[in-house]
Amino acid sequence: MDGSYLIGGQRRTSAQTFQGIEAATGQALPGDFAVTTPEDLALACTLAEQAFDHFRETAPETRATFLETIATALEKRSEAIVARAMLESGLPQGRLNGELGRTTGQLRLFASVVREGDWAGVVIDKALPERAPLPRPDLRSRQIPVGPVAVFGASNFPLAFSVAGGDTASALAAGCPVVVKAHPAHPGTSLLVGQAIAEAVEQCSLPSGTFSLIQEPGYAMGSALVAHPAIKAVGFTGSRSGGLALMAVAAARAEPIPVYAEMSSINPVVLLPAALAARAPELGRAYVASLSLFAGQFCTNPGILIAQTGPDLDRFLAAACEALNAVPPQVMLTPGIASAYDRGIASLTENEGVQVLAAGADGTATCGGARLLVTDGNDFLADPSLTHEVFGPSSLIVRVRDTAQIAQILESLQGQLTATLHLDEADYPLAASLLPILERKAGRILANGWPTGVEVSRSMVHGGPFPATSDPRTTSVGAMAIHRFLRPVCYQAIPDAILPPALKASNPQNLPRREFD
Ligand SMILES: NC(=O)C1=CN([C@@H]2O[C@H](COP(=O)(O)OP(=O)(O)OC[C@H]3O[C@@H](n4cnc5c(N)ncnc54)[C@H](OP(=O)(O)O)[C@@H]3O)[C@@H](O)[C@H]2O)C=CC1
Ligand SMILES: O=C(O)CCC(=O)C(=O)O
Repeated sequence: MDGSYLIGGQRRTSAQTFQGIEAATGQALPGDFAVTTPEDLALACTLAEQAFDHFRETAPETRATFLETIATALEKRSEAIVARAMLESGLPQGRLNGELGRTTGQLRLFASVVREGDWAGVVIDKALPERAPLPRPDLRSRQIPVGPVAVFGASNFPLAFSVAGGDTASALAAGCPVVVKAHPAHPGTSLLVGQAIAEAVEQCSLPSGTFSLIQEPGYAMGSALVAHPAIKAVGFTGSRSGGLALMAVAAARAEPIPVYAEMSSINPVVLLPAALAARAPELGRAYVASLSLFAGQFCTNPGILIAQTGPDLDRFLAAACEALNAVPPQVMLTPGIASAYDRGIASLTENEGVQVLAAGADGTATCGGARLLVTDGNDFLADPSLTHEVFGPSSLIVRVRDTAQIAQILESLQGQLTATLHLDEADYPLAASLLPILERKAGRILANGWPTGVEVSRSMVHGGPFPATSDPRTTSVGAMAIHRFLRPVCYQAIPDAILPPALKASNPQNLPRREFD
C-alpha cells in the first residue's frame, strides 16, 4: 500500500514511517505510512486558508455535487476500504459495509441540506427611511463558514466518524476546507478514504487546499494542527483526556477557537417498574445485546442501568446474566483500547461496593471479555469513580431501593449523550417527573429503545453537556451539525451590487429568506 499522506491533493512522503496494526493479532501490517512533517502540516493549513475564500462562496449546487462526488468515489473503492478497515479495526465486514453506507448516506444528506439553503440563515430587515425618530438602514444577515476546520478521526467508527465522517461532511457542507488528522489505528483505511475525497476535489475543480490528510502516531502533529493560526474550529471524537488536551491547545492560542469534542458518556438506562414487571427477561437479553455490540465500542454504550430492587429485577438479572455468560471475547479496535478496558474492569472489580454478576470468557491482549457488574444506589452515590466510562463490552447495574432514588442517581450524573427510559403506561407519571432531569443531562432521550446506533437524520442530536461533549449547543451527527461550522454576519446598508449572492435582492441562489418590514 502506498503510504503517502495528502497535502492539498498531492501525495507526499517523508523519511519517518509507521505501520498499521492488525487489530486481531496486534502485529504490524505490511506497508509503511509516512509521518507528516511539520513543514507539510503547515503547508496543508496554508493551502486550506488559501482555498477558503473560493470554497466558501461556491454555489450551494457546487458544494452539494462535491459531497455527492465524494460518496460516489467512496463507493467505487468500497471493497478495498472495507477489506483494509476489517484488518485495521477488527470490525466485521457486515458492520463496515453498513458503516460505509451510513457514511455515504451522511454525505448525501448534507448535499440535500446545502441545496435546501436553510443553513444560510438569511434574514432581512428592510430599510425604513421614514421611521421616526430615526430611520432604519437596510440590514441583512447570513451565516458564513468559520474557516478551515481540523478533524480528528475516531478509532471506533473508522468510516462514519473518521476521514469522510460526520465532522468532515458537515464542515465541507458549510464551506470550510478540512485538514484531517487520521487516527493511527486505521492509517490505510484513512488513506483510501482520503484519496476518494482528493479525487472528488479535483473532479469538481475545487481549490486543492479544500482537503488534506495528515498522519502521525502521536500527539505532536495533532496539537500543531489545532495550534495553527489558519485553523478556525476543531471536530474530535475520542477520549476525555484527548478532547481536554486539544481544548487546552485551542484555548492557549493567540486567537482561541471552538473545539467540538465528543468524549465520554455512560448513557444511563432506567427500567421503570411497570415496564420491568411486564417484560423483564426480554429487557435483560436486549440490554446485553446492546452493551456487547461490536465489543461495546460505542460512545452510546449503555454503561449504567438503574432499576428498583425486587423480584422483577431478579428476573431481569437472570436473563441478562445468561445472555452475558454466552458472549465470547471480541476483538477490540487496538491492543491499547483492549488494555484500557481491562484496567477499567479491574478498577471496578477492586471496588468494595461493586460485584461481578456475570462474565463471558476472559479476554486476551487484543480481545475484550464481556462483564456485567452490580452496585447499590447508596454505594453509587458515594463514589463518583463509578460514573467513569469503561469503553468496552461491560455495564454496571445500579440497584435502587425506591423510585425516589432513581431521580437522585440521575441528578448525580454528569452530562450524557443519551438517557433511556423503559416504560409502560403506568410509568408515565414517574417518567414525566424524570424528564426535566434528563433534559438537563442528555442530548437525546429515548423511550423503550437502546442508545447504540444513532440515526443520521434531520432532527438527530448526538451531543450533550460536558463531559459528553465540550459544547452542549451542538450535535456531531445529523443535519444540524452544519451549524457548528457557521457564524452570522450582518450587512448594514451595503449596496446590492456588492452584496454576496445569498443576500442580493434578486436572490439568485433561491435561498429561503425571512424578511421583515
Ligand atoms: N467516547 C467516544 O466516542 C470514544 C472514546 N474513546 C476512549 O478513548 C480511549 C482511547 O481511544 P482512542 O480512539 O485512541 O482515543 P484518543 O482520544 O486517545 O485519540 C483520538 C485522537 O486524538 C489524538 N490525541 C489524543 N490525545 C491527544 C493529545 N493529548 N494531544 C494531541 N492529540 C491527541 C490521538 O492521537 P494519536 O492516537 O495519534 O496518539 C488520536 O488521533 C478508549 O479506550 C476510550 O476510552 C475512544 C473512541 C471513542
Ligand atoms: O451509536 C452510534 O451509532 C454512534 C456512536 C458514536 O458516536 C461513537 O461511538 O463514537
